[in-house]
Amino acid sequence: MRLLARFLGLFARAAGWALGLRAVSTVLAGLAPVLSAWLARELINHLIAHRGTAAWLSTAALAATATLIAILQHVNRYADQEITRRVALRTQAELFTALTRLPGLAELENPQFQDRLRLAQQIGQGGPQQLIGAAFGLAQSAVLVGGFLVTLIVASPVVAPLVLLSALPMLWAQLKLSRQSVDMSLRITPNIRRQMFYSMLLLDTRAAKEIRLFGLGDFLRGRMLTELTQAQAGERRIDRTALRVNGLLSLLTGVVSTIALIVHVNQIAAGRGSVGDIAVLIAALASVQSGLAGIVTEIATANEFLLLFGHYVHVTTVPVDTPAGQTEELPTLRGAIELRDVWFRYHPDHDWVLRGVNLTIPAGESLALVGLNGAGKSTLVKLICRLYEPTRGTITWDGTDISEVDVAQLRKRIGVVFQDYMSYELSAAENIALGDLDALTDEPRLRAAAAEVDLDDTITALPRGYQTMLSRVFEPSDDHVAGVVLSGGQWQRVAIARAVIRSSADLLILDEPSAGLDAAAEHSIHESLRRLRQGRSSLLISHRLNAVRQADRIVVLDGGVVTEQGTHDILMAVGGAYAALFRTQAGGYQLVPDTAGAKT
Ligand SMILES: Nc1ncnc2c1ncn2[C@@H]1O[C@H](COP(=O)(O)OP(=O)(O)OP(=O)(O)O)[C@@H](O)[C@H]1O
Repeated sequence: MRLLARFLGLFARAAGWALGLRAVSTVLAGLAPVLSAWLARELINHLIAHRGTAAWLSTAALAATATLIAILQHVNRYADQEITRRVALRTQAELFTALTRLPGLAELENPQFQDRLRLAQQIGQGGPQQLIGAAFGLAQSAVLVGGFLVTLIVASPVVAPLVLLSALPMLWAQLKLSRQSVDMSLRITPNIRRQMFYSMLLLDTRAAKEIRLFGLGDFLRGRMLTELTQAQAGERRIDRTALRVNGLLSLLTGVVSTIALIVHVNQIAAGRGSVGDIAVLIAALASVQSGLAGIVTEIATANEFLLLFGHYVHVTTVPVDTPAGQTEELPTLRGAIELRDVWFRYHPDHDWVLRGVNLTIPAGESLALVGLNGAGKSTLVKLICRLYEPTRGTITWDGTDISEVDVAQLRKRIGVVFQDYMSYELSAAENIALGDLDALTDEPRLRAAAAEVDLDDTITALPRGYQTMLSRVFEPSDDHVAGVVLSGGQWQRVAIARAVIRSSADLLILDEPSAGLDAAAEHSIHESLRRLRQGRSSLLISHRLNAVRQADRIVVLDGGVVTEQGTHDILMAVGGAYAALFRTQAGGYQLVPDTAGAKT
């Protein structure tokens, strides 16, 4: 009942006057057939009694009622569409508010949460239409049944209760079917999500190259259709059960109707009741039975929808995966960021990634983090940004545990280029300004950020400069100038400009910022980064040790712990893992004599 109240509240807030309109027209639509039946009775009786004027009047009233019924259908359809639109808008707004309120990644990476999310989205998609149909169909059926039930009781006090009782097994069966249907929806959701994944992959322009080159089209299409077939098999099972159950219930209704008709016909044959009464009685019986069947079906549909709404409530009220912390502004970093005995694993079933990391990032120092693939470097960055919480240990910002700091305040202080940075199908200006939305219309700031990474000339030369769309799939709404796709290295610079424009940031984190750059570009980017990092707290992750050597301090992460740290010279003198890595890399660049003795 609490769920129902919450649900009705959502509908009332979202749809307002459209619901009122639908309610009025539903009551009228429910009453109109009752009125028609009585008018038909009057007409037949007037005709038999040869009362001409009265018969004409009844005919006119019947015609007016039929017209009203026709108009009401259109009014109902319009009101339904309006309610659907409004509820869809509201539910999408609530769902995505809840999703953007989730500060961490843990819940988003949870498959069960994703399954529930998909079901919750149905509330805003086909759901409202179904439910409005069910709710108003229920009201209409109730009015219809109410109107004819009196007639039926007057006509046959024995048959009326029989007809009513026959609705009970229907109700039980339909409620059971609706629960089975929702359970099945949850079971096939992983198939549907995978089917959506394959279909989106086949549409994705970034995936298109590999799909074509490796000839993956048929393979992925086959997988997509397999998932769809499996999902449909689940739906088919439920539909077949429904077919069997509903068939049996119709048989029961038929038996009750036959008994009722025999009783009525016998009564009329025995001279009890007029000929006009036969029409009313047959109409009453048919209407009460179909009305009751309607009520039962609508209750079951509403029940199914409410069960789905449970998933919606779960998603919109899921507790945040990162504690809220205090909301006061986080002061500029003056001392250091410190990691103390930080342990982390992504899931209790997984192995530890970090096994007691101790690390200090002093304010104003440029720090470089190196380690083999999978050592946990990016994971450490994600913990500093509070995208995950350490399983054990603490991270402090000038002595304050960051888990006690408001996430948004903490992130204001960080500019970051993730290893898997985003390329947004938006304009060049927007792509940079996403780092600080205040700069969205501030072209000088955008240009300054782009200039820091030698990108200003490139963007200025684009067909519409900073307003050029960085996408071939979308184009700006105001003109039809084709968008542009940047090269990998240019996109990387855009990502760095996005981090750089964040003027509130004290800490600049760069996770493999030059991986996609050519040698000249890498050199120039690292020159820019060196400028940018001077006097600024920064954390650079890179496998290019030549870029790392200028850092104030180099930290080596291995086996989930910090194994070495110091300047390049100190680490080279120590001759540990860093020195070995550096020599291996440097060896690859040595000039070696070729067989003819010439230098190559
Ligand atoms: N979201 C995640 N869920 C589960 N495991 C993850 C996730 N992200 C990373 N891992 C695992 O954590 C370990 C460390 O990954 P991480 O990306 O931090 O390494 P890295 O040092 O940055 O590696 P690379 O140099 O290759 O970028 C890896 O074994 C990886 O499989």
